[in-house]
Amino acid sequence: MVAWSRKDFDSEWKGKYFKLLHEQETADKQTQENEALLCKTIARLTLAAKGLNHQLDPYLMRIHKTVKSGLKSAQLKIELEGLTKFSLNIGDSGMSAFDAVLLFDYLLKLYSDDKTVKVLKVLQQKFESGEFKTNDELFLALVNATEPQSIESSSTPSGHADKIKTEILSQQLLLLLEDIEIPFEFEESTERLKARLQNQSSASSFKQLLNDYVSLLVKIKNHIQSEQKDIKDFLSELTEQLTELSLQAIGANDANRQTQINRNELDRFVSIQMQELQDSSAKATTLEPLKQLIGTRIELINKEILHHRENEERAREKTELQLNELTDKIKRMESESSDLKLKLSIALDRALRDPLTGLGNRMAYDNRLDLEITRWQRHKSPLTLIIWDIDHFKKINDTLGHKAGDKTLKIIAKLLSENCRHLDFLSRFGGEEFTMLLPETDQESALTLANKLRKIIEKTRFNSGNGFLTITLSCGISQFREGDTAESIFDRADKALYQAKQMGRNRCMAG
Ligand SMILES: Nc1nc2c(ncn2[C@@H]2O[C@H](COP(=O)(O)OP(=O)(O)OP(=O)(O)O)[C@@H](O)[C@H]2O)c(=O)[nH]1
Repeated sequence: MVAWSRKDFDSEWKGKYFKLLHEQETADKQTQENEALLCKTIARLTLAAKGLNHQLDPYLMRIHKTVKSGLKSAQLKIELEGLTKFSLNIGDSGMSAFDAVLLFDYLLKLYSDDKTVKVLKVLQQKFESGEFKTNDELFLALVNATEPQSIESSSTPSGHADKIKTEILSQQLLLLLEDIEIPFEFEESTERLKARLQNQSSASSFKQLLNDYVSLLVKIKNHIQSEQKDIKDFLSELTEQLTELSLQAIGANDANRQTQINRNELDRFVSIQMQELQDSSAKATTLEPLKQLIGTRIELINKEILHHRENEERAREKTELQLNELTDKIKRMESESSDLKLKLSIALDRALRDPLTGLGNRMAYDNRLDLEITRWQRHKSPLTLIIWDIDHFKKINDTLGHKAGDKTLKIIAKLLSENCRHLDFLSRFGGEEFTMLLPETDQESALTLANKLRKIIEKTRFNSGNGFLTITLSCGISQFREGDTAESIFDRADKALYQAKQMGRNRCMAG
């Protein structure tokens, strides 16, 4: 047994105490380091989030200030509570404050005149202080600030909003219809709907119009889906038939192989019998038993040949049947595939054609351009692009209506295509813009042709219903140069077109 002295006990206790003290100091240091790191991180986060939302910024800056000079828990708690409360309010206000900041930023960029900027800033402050109870109120105020005339022209306050909304919606719906490739079967109903969209006036009839619009879109979608299903079904049937055909062809091959085997067996049987006959004849001394032997052998051979013929006949019949079936199937498939080819070529034609003017569309232009560029690279004969744009076309739509605008587009497309060569490729690039690719034509000749076409259009008398109207075109022209791509030539011609517009329209510029 070891006896402990008082001294031993004291030094043991002291050792434990110092150890604990050291541990405590290390833990405190660690906490301070963690705290500093936490403050730094919060400070950085507040800086990073600054600017996302003007309303949040004051809260973020106060939090930043609180944590910058060390963690003051009580103060931080107050600031965080404020921030949480504000965030919850954002959720309640319909539009997020972040969205509203974007909306105001966008509008301030769009409307740069002093008066509108001033009004928009006042509205922004009102929004930030929560003065707008609903999004509708906010939107109405914004429309009032940016498009005051449209509000003034209506009679009652609620009528204002409805009229603006239906007008804006109608325009959007019309634009949407223009972007959709309408199947042939729906062209007429789409035209009727377009006319209704242009002429609709009251919000109540607009509801019905919207229903009809949606149901037309649904019908078009179902039609496209059912066309796709038809093709899918046909392809899967085709695959099945091809599998069956290949199985039958394997069967016919097997039957051929079996016939060959049977023939070989017969050959072998006959040659064995003949060999045996030869051997027996050589050994034979008397005629009678030899005669009998020959008789039996010949009978055997006959039987075998008969059996073989029967087998062959059966195999032939089977193969013939299979071949007939194969021929029928191939005939059926041929007619189905020519149906499909026709359907595909109609679909391809439709995909490349602009339904309004009947000209090639943008995709057709892209395809033809690729072809012409390849030809131009090979033969080096000149190739020129013209981009046509109808002047002030928006005015025609606005004053005479969309339908008259469409009619104008058709007439201009017809006049342009009738007055250029078959070799030239005219397409409707989009909206009121046409492109013309002129193979074997240099810039100078293209300019002469363009001016001729421009004058034809200028001299044409367009019937507006209330008299006659003069419509003019502007165009940009550019000839392909070494190193040109589809984009670079388009850019050059487009810049020339822009110049033509800047210089007063109704002119052709080469670039
Ligand atoms: N009717 C009708 N209008 C269309 C069609 N495609 C585009 N538009 C309209 O064409 C108009 C083009 O207007 P803008 O691009 O402002 O040009 P613009 O009025 O011709 O004026 P400039 O080109 O500067 O002379 C827009 O109002 C479009 O809505 C269409 O298929 N039919």
